[in-house]
Amino acid sequence: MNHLDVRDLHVAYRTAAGEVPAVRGVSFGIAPGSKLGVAGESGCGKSTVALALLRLLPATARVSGQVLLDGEDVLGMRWGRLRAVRWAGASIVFQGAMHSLNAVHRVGDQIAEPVLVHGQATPAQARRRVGELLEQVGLPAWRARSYPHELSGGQRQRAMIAMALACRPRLVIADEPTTALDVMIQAQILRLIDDLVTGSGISMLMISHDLSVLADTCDRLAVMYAGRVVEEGPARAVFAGARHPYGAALSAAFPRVGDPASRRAPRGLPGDPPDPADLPAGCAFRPRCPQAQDRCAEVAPVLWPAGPDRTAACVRVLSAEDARARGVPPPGESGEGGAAPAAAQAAAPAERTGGADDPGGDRAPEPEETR
Ligand SMILES: Nc1ncnc2c1ncn2[C@@H]1O[C@H](COP(=O)(O)OP(=O)(O)OP(=O)(O)O)[C@@H](O)[C@H]1O
Repeated sequence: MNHLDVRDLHVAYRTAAGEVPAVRGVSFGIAPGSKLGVAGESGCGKSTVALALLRLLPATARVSGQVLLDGEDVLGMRWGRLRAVRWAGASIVFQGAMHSLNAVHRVGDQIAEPVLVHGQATPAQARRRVGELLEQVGLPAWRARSYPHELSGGQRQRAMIAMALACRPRLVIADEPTTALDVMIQAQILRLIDDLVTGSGISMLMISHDLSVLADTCDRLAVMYAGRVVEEGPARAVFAGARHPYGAALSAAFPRVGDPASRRAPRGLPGDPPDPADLPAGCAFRPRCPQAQDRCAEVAPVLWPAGPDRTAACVRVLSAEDARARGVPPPGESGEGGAAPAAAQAAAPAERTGGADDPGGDRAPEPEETR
């Protein structure tokens, strides 16, 4: 059984201007001890998914679907049970630790708090546990007596990670855990997370706009666009050869983690994501897609098989026969032309072995290549 199963999650925010459908039918699973990365540009709904998992959304959010943590539905839980699940069942590391840590309390007291609230230790045991946790995240135990402003950005993020691990959760959610940090510190924090989680049995959901960071850290990747998962599969394979044109554009925009020069100036993605309250008909990526076909205006794609253990929500992954079987117009039957034949996509080698070091090969053509 998966540690986490998210099924058909929908979240809409009520605003003065109407409802904003931020998450539109997201499903994914995380196996025990494995790491799923969720990537996508700002506004695609990543944080909304993270917050929904522990019911931390504002009261203006309308949520439906299922969030099963070890088979138990978080969305239907009573408050008492939910309080027990937060921190101990699943915990979150947010970006910008300065805003998550309380400025007027010592770091050690803040790390100890969830342990004490959950009755996992006496105050003396909690103090010892805080010292161990700080050392685990690479900080000296005496830092427990420091206030957040006495720590650097990287140290504060380490303290947040210690806090997230304090109650020995089964799932850690990390929402852009390194975004506010400089490149060198980012790499250290990612390595730390990797070391702490790998082999510990803890499952992880890591969110980032940066596909290359996730490809380096996670086992699997889900790419989100306009409130939906548009591609899912093994992390390195998705990064090296995305099946969805958005996944391909995103991996081209964020070069490899090990290439600091290129990462200081990532190539932007052309165009802007759509307004969630005013989505185009058919595929939401169509207006920006270099490989859009006429049928993309007619069909709202869902996640279709796109190779072994992979799915993508793009009509191009369907062979003509598959398309017909699923009620999707095959290429050429909507009067369009010039696009890559779907059959060619279906015949592409399904799995890459070169990983992130080998970005060529069967990668779907990037926007620059197709213009
Ligand atoms: N409280 C809110 N009220 C109304 N709309 C909201 C609220 N929070 C988020 N949204 C909208 O929901 C959509 C998804 O936002 P969300 O923050 O989940 O995206 P994201 O991918 O995490 O972006 P970022 O990387 O910038 O955090 C956006 O259009 C955003 O403007």
